Amino acid sequence: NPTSTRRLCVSSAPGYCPAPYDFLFDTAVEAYSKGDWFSVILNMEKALRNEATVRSVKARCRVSCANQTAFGEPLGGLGVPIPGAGSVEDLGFFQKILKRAECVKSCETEKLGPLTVHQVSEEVELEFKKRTPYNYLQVAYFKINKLNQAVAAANTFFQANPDHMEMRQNLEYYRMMEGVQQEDFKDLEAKPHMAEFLLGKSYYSDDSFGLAAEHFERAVDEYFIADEECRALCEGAYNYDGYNYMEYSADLFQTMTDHFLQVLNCKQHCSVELASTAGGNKPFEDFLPSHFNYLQFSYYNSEKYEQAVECAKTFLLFHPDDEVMSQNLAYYSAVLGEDKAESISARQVVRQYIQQSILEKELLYFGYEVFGITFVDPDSWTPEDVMPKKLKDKQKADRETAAKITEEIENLMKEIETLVEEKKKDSSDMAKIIVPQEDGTLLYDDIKVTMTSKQLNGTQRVLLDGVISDDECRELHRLSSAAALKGDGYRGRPSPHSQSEMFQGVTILKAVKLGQEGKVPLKSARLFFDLSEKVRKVLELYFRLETPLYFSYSHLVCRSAIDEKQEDRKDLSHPVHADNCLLISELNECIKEPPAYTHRDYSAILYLNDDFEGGDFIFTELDAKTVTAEVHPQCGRVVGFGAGKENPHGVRAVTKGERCAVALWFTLDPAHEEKVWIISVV
Ligand SMILES: O=C(O)CCC(=O)C(=O)O
Ligand SMILES: [Fe+3]
Repeated sequence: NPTSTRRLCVSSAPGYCPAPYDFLFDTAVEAYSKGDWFSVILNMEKALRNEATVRSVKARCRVSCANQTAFGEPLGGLGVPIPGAGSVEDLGFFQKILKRAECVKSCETEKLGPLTVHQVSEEVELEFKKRTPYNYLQVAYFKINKLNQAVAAANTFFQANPDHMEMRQNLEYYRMMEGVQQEDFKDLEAKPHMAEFLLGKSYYSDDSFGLAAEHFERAVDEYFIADEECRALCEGAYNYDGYNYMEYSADLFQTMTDHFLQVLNCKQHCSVELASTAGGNKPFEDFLPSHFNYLQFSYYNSEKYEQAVECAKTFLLFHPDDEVMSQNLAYYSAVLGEDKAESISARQVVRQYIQQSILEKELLYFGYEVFGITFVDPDSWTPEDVMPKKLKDKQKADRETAAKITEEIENLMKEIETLVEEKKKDSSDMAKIIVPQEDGTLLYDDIKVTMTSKQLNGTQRVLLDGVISDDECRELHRLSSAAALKGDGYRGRPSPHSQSEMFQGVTILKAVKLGQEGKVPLKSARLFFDLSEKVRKVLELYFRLETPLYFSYSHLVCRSAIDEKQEDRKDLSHPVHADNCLLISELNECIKEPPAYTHRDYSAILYLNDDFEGGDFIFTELDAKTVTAEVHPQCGRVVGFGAGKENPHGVRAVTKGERCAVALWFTLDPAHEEKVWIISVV
């Protein structure tokens, strides 16, 4: 009797307002540890009852308050805006908010007593969700020989915990016991709408269409009741999850928006919540609409054509383009008579439900677009145009980019694998390849040997031209800038070699990684690899190596002159050095020991441009002073040389512009190979 409850609750007489269920739960757990089974049952059953009461009171209060203080037209609402009237109308709006708050508050306190008492911890809430109380109850009932109740409790617990092995065994054990009947295996927490739906389905599959229709109808009624409760319970406290709420500072409207959209999101989620069964299985798809699909067919089979028409039309509210249903409807209408069928309309509750849900979705999408508050539509029936085009395009583009990147990575991986394979094969064929002589004859189709060792006044040296095209030079140059920009957020760092220059570089690995992250074109990363591979092969051929060359390290490097620091420059862009030993020019010595990269056997520098001043590459004697040859960089040019003491070299100051080159080092020792193809794990 609500009146007496109300009177007693307001007077806060203990024992009438429901006791907090977390307290009862704890009491029951304690009694359990003492083996006080009666107290377990008493307190746990009360806890379950009170939890349900709190939940339903809250939901009912919110629903009835919504009915009493619906927002609708603003108080004293005027059609024509009058200057200054805005604030008055605003007040009308907020007046309604305050009224609603008052209603909810008093309604809940009247029925539940002081509300803070019912604020339970998340853990306890979770225990109730997991149906833990029934685990305790099952034991307690069993101990006092109340078998039927024990079975029901066990079964109720098991529905939500289908992986619980002990409970499965208990149930099997109960099944064999005398005095236990099939009807005892109840689900005491079964949601009526779901129970009816499942019953309907089982009759349906038994071809008992009359009974099926009855239960599906009840399921629909219960669905809307459950939906109302679910939605009302969404209007709870703001969930700061992820936020430190002390740092949350939003203005009035942003706060309202944040909270309101969170509530709406929760309300939209009710369609998933209600489509879920206790055991954590996947929720039923297209749950509410499917009721009407089952119904129309059940009615048809019961020869109830009017209802069949009604339900088919109702289903079509969700899926207007469903061909099968349209055909069904046409058929039922023909049987019933077109005129009669015409006069039957789809169910009003469903029409309203759809209308409201679409409005909610529109608001949520607005919030998504404008405030970035994510909304993922849980329904499959939503009409195409509800999602704003901009958002749709963006999502489509995102999906496409993601797919493209995945595809490119896959291709890249495949090709790298083939390359590695080919490389292995090639290397074994090496000895058989007839190599053009050191006389300037063509090597590859477009590659020309411009200078031989002799012309370069040394040994193990070569200058090649036409190794890569102008387009390829430009693409690699772009890759370097993009990588420097995207990789570290700044375009260059002071050169390690000269105060008057900036330096920016990227390795193949880094390029591929940036490619995978979508920060540079994967195609360019790919080109970097391909061209490096080409240079490797050419060197192998040119120097007539008996065993394969392996990548040791490769680096795309741009050096640029700092304009203000060019006066009186005497330093080099890259001091004279050898690549695999420590050059001690005073002693005319080169010591092959770490920290030198002693495993490097050959070096090649692939140049990308010539629109800069200075920057010539020089070979010197071991004294690091006597220049024996010089090379002016240009796109497609490669200087290749043995990495040891026979080839000290350096780079003259870059005094204007930016000089880009790919520096490549090779080893004959497979153990020191740079693992470019393990990119999948970087
Ligand atoms: O960029 C060049 O021309 C040469 C660079 C070089 O020798 C090196 O990085 O070891
Ligand atoms: Fe070098």
